[in-house]
Amino acid sequence: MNKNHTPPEAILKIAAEARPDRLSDDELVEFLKVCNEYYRRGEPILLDAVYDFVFLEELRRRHPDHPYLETVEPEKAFVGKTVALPEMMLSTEKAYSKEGIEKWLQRVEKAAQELGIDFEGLRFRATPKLDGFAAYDDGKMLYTRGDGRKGTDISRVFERGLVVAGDGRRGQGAGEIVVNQRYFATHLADYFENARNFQASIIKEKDLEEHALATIQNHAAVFFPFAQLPDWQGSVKEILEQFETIVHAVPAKVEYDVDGVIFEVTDVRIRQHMGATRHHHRWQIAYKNNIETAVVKVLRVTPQTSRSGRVNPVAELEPTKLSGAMISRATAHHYKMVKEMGIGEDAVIELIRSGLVIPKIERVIVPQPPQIPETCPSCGTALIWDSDYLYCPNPVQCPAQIENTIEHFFRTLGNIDGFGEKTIEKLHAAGIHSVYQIYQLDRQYLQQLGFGEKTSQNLLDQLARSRRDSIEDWRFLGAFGIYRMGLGNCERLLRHFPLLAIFDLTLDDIVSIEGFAQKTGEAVIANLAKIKNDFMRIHALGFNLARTPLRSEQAQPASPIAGKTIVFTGTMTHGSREEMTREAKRLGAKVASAVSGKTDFLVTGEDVGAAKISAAAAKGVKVISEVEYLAMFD
Ligand SMILES: NC(=O)c1ccc[n+]([C@@H]2O[C@H](COP(=O)([O-])OP(=O)(O)OC[C@H]3O[C@@H](n4cnc5c(N)ncnc54)[C@H](O)[C@@H]3O)[C@@H](O)[C@H]2O)c1
Ligand SMILES: [Zn+2]
Repeated sequence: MNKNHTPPEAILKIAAEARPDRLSDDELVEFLKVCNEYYRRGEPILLDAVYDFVFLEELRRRHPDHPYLETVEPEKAFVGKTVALPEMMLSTEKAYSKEGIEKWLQRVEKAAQELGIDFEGLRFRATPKLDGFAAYDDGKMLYTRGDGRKGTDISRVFERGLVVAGDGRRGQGAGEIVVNQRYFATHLADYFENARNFQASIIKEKDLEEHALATIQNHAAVFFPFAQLPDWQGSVKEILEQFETIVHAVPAKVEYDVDGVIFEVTDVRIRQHMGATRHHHRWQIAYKNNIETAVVKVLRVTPQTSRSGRVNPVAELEPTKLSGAMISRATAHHYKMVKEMGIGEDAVIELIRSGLVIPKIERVIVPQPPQIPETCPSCGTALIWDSDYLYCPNPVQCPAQIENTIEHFFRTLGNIDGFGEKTIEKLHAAGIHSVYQIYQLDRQYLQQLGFGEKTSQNLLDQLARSRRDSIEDWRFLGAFGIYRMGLGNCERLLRHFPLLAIFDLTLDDIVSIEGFAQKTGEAVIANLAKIKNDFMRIHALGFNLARTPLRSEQAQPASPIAGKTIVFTGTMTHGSREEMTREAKRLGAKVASAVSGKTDFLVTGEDVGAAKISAAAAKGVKVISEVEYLAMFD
């Protein structure tokens, strides 16, 4: 079986950044499609809540009528005759909170009012939301859900002996093919990566796998019609009062994988009145949990020195399944946490996966004595504490810090892949300890270091290409891994100042930009100074940098102060000084605390001395009153 399903780097990167606003429409839809494909294989890249409420929501916000939002996301296709479904099999609307369910109940209430039906007296049904393979049984044939209107005939699974759960009758409409959880864990986990792989294999046209056949014959895999599901029933009042109990108790009613609870109105008149969108029935909603947790045992905690010298505790765990993925490592926030919470060998912890793939340790259930390293695992230097963190104070010689810095550079450039961990380790062992030195390498030297002829040429080609291919200047800056200068901040900074000018900025210049506070500003200045020489040498190698357009150059008719530098002085009446500063920054201006030659406007409130005004005027600064300033926006 193909075990190598890792999604492409670019996809993982989009997932990790969780910034759908940075994607074009096409990129966004493509990303959603890829996520759906992995999800259907049983190897989700994202949590469902992130898929639904971060990425899908962005598409909904941009294009409420986008066709992707109106399609039932496809399952893997199977061979078979295409047939029209006797009734539509749609997706479901989702809610991730009680409030979401309350809003839906309000819509039901409105429908009840319109029909003159007593809302309080309505009955609701809550069933486990089976996480299997959706199908429809009309009594003669079994169909896949397909696009919700047409499906594929997969009646063969009944011929193979699949039974109908509950009363065993055929022809009960929609349901799911599911496999007993415990049976899967004990009999199938060695042969199938996940339940979805298994479901696919029993539906497959040819070559039925022997373990799959045995599962069908042991009735451990079944077709479960929704009509036969055990349920909870009650009124709106009971839903609201017993909400927590219902959403915990209902999934536990079955021994199959469940990914939520389905709430629906039972009254047929209301169902007909509410109807459906192209995507879901309005009389039904799925409640899903957006946090997934697991309780696991720690095998050991390993210290790892990062590029900044911070030594991070990485917990290696008994492999555990968490929202579809096998997890074998997790990060503790810092060593103080390891020490205080007792994250040692054999400790039992609670893991929370609340977004992306790598989970964090949130709670220790059974603590064990922790091991706190005294020396750097990479260079052996005695470690020092700085607030909650342990640091290796040896940036110049510590292999881990040097290698991780180099790796970060190439990983961030993102246009070359020959300089991974192994290559860099080898280069560093041979005395190469900076990105600059790497660009000085030649073929002969590489071969002396033990790289083969072909590998050497490939590495050199890649280095040449990294300079030739166009790359955004903010990404290039971000590659230096400057503390407090992630890609977002790099881009923001370069929207206001050209790349080479950033080394001469004052604190005032930096905090005048939206998103930079005093503390960040100080760190940025100190750290830019530290890397300046290294940066200039590498920059001089000649990269093909695409310049970030400056705010001041962009046509922004909506804001008369975009790109301008403003100083406020005196007491303002329109709002507090902070409020006006924030507002001006939002409108694209820089706000400085004192007048300089770069200032465009000095905005004067009440009680401003004449000397201050004439000094500004002498520098060529336009002095305007608060009223005149506000008039610019009319
Ligand atoms: N994590 C990811 O990357 C990712 C990617 C794609 C989709 N998804 C998830 O899948 C969702 C869309 O997929 P979908 O439309 O197949 O599934 P869904 O979650 O909308 O579920 C709809 C289906 O639930 C089934 N169902 C199960 N139990 C039921 C019950 N008791 N009563 C009624 N119906 C029941 C029905 O077959 C119905 O077709 C997304 O909203 C998202 O949450 C996640
Ligand atoms: Zn070290």
